[in-house]
Amino acid sequence: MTDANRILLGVNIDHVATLRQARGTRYPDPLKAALDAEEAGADGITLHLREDRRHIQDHDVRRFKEALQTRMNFEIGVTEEMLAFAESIRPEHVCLVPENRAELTTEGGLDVLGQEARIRAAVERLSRVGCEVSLFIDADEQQIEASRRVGAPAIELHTGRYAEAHNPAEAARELARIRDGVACGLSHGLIVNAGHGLHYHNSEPVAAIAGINELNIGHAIVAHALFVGFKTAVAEMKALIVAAAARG
Ligand SMILES: CC(=O)[C@@H](O)[C@H](O)COP(=O)(O)O
Ligand SMILES: NCC(=O)COP(=O)(O)O
Repeated sequence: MTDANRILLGVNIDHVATLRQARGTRYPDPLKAALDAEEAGADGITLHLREDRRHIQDHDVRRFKEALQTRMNFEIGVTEEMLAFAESIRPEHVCLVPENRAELTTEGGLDVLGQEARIRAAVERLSRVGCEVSLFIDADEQQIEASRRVGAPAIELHTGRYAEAHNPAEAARELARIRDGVACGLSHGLIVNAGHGLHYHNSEPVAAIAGINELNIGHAIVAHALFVGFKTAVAEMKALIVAAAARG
């Protein structure tokens, strides 16, 4: 297999914490899920500390930093509180995401183009403490170019519109947009990841896009794990995307 068809899986464990927070218990432990995910082949662990702390909590992030065997991809909004917290943790990767307290889930990509100075300052701060910064953006040429201009080494393309497509034609259009976004990102020398809403039935076409580095997948894996266990759920997803990438 060449590098062009190698793909990594980042497992997002936020929704293990959602179940815990629903009752204010100490279980299920998202760290246990993360360690199981790593054993089952996850290449990294993603967690999103939302401003409203609806799932992941500050103490989770500290424990993850101590215990993870792979690497942490820490998702945060671009606020002073979050940037200062990330600087204190120094995760291997920080992904800057848009955040709206009222949203059910992350609705779109970060508007890098509309706030270049602010994002550039955030990228500089986090890079200074050794984090590799990615920007969670829509597969839009202008946003990709702005991401390069602000100095981010990586982008993560939001796959939500593809995942939520209402019919095959819409899915094909959204997939083409992601494919073009990957090509555009690579042409600018960026590392290109993707994620959001990916599932066992829709991840393969994204994994098959040449040059894509990593898929971050959470909700679907946590949901499937309820029935098959966490390690099996992760191993199944990993096998699916690795095979799709190898087929190309
Ligand atoms: C940025 C992203 O896509 C994930 O972190 C996702 O947001 C996690 O799930 P929720 O949006 O449900 O918090
Ligand atoms: N950045 C996307 C992510 O981490 C996982 O999103 P989802 O699979 O929970 O929708």
